[in-house]
Amino acid sequence: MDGRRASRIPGIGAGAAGNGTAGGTAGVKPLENSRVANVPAGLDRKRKAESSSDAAPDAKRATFSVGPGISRPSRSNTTTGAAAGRATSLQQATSARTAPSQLHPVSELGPVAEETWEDIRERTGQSADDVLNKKLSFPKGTKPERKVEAFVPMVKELKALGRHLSHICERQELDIEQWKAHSTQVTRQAEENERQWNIKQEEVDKQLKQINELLELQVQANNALQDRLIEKEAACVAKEGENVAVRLELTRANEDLARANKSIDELTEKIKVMEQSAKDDHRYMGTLQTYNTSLQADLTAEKARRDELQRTKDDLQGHAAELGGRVRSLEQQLSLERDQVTKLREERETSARDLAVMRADLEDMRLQRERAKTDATQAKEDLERVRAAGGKSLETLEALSNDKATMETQLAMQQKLISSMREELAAAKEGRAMSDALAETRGTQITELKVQIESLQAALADSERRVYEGELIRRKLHNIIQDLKGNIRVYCRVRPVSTSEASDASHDSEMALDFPTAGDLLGRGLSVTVPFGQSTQKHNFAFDRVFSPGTTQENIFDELSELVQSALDGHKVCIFAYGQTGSGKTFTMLGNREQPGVIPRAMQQIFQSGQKLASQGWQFNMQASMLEIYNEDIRDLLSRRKDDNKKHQVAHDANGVTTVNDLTVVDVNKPEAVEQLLAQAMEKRSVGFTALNEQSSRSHMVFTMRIEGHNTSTDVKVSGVLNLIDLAGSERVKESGATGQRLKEAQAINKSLSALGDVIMALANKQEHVPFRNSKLTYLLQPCLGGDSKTLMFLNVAPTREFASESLCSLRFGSKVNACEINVPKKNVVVPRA
Ligand SMILES: Nc1ncnc2c1ncn2[C@@H]1O[C@H](COP(=O)(O)OP(=O)(O)OP(=O)(O)O)[C@@H](O)[C@H]1O
Repeated sequence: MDGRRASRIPGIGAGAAGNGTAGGTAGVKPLENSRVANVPAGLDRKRKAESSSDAAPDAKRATFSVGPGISRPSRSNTTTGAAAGRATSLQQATSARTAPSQLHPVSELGPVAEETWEDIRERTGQSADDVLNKKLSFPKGTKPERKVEAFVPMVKELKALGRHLSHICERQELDIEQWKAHSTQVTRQAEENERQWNIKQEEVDKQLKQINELLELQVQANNALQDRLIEKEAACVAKEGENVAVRLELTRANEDLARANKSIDELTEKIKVMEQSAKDDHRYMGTLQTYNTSLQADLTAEKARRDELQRTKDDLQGHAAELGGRVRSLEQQLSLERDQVTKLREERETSARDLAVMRADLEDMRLQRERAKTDATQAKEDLERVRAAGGKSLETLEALSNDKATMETQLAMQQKLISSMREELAAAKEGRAMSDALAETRGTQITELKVQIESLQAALADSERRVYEGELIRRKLHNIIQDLKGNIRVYCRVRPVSTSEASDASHDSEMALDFPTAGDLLGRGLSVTVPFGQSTQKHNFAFDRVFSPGTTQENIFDELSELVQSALDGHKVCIFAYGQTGSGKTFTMLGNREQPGVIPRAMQQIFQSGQKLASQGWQFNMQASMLEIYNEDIRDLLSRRKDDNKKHQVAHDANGVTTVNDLTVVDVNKPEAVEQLLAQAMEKRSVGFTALNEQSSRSHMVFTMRIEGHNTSTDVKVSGVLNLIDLAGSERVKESGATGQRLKEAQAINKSLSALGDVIMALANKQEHVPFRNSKLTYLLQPCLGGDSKTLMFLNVAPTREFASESLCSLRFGSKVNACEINVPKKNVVVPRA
């Protein structure tokens, strides 16, 4: 720091360092002469002499400024008092030692120019020491004048040396003075410089402090900036990440947008089409409204057509049966022909094999004949040779003749055999040609028959397809009419007479129900005959469908599969079974393992359709719950807890969505899972023996399946509900002979069913107040009866006279229900906004 500070002050460092560099001009001169200047002070004589000889060049320099020997006197005149004093004392000392010189008057030397020390030294070659130490010795008796004379040059030399030394002293003193003055000046200057330097130092210190403070602040600011920079960098990295994510998002969004745009275009197209179709529908609705009657007529015509088609179907089925018979007989014939062809083929193959054998035999014979011929020729030649030789014996000749004869006989036999074989071969060939021709004819016949069968099968399939299409059209029209009417659909199902009814004499197993066999009411009407006093009375009814006792579970489900399907399309669907105890409600809704009912079949259909719709981008989420209303209490049938005494309450929201609190809801994804749930629920359901049914349901059971569908490609969402309800049977307490718990159950059942009746009456009569809250059952069914759901009631009826009056009640109730108008069913679909 000092060094730094020193270096900043001009001239100071240079002087202190004694380098004699620029800025130190004032200090250079005295330093150059310092050795000379210091020498005279305090030195003894000997030293003085040494220094004078050493200082000779310096002395020369000193005299250079003065001028050799000329100005000496004047210089002595200007000598300061001190110098003069010292010169005087030297002179005195010299004169004391050289007292004899005083014998010569000064005047003797005065006017003569005195020789300088340099001249003497040059002339004599003596050094100052030589001069100072010179001793004169005189022989005894030397005259004083001689001695004085001898002393004179010595005195001159000493004087010259004294002057020289005085000059040097003077000069050095002068230099010292100058040096001192200069030193003072330099000191002053240095002090001034130091003062200024101190001031500057202070200023610099101040500035330095400020700078330090500023620096400190700057460092802090820098640190803060550094921190912020790190933060910013981190933020930048994060932003970069976000940017990438956002870019990705953007790309995805762009893709989505493109897709959405495409979908929008498609939707716009669809909307246009839908608008057009809505317009058409509107027109169609108008037309439908206007031509409702004509539709009815159409329906009648359709029914007639259906009947016609049914007849055609029957005919076709008959024809098909006939054709089947023909086909079977043709097939039998065909198989016979085939057998024959096979036999012929076998025969042909056998004869071919025989032919080959015969050919081989023939070849053998030919070879034998050739050999025989060769032998005969040989024999002939031998004979000729013998004859030629003339000397052969007659015996040999004879033997040879015999051989020839034998051979000729053999040849003849073989030729005979060959010709017979040839005949056989020709016959076999003929037979093969005939069998080939026959096989060809049969093949042509078979092909013709096949073509006939195929055309007959195609005709049959076409007829079946037409019958099926006609059926579909009929169902669709029926559904449209139902939706337009907004009525609760009623399907009446009559169960068969049970074996116990038929066999047990205590039962009146006579049929009390009739079904029309033709006309408008075919499949829709039925009549019940009830005792009326001494006679009977017949009551006719018509419903949306009437199923006679022979109708299978499959037929039943076929009729309502479209309704089930609409739950997948986003509708609320409610199907419930109503009827007297033992009339077949549980059988219809649940069925058994061999004959599954509506609930298992509906589940099967929903899952199958869900799977089919998956290929169009649909994903379904299904949840099931099951409850029973027993003695006006709701019980959770899927709860795993044995003693589940929770109080469950029904609630409906503004959208008509019904919820029951604390109810177990299970995600289901396959029909087997539902089957398991049903089995579990059935174990829990309140069932008991009654006089009218061994396994009588003592509660109303409600199976609910919520279906949430999402089309991932169009983002359309649907939300459907399927309620499948098996009501407890209405019964006449008196007749059922119920007591105790059974009586209590029966009363609760009848009370809730009568509340259902009241609600139906109020709806049918379009009353302002509908008493839904009068029972748990009616409150639970409120959205199905008074809302916008598609509702179907199975009216289960027992067939025999024994239950005729009960059946009449049920049928009357069914008619009332059929007359009830509910809101037009609404689809719960959420279509993404354009
Ligand atoms: N269509 C049918 N075909 C054959 N059997 C039937 C049919 N309908 C009902 N059954 C039989 O009749 C009996 C009574 O039927 P089910 O238990 O279904 O009557 P329910 O109306 O449910 O009676 P409850 O109200 O007492 O529960 C059962 O044994 C059942 O198998």
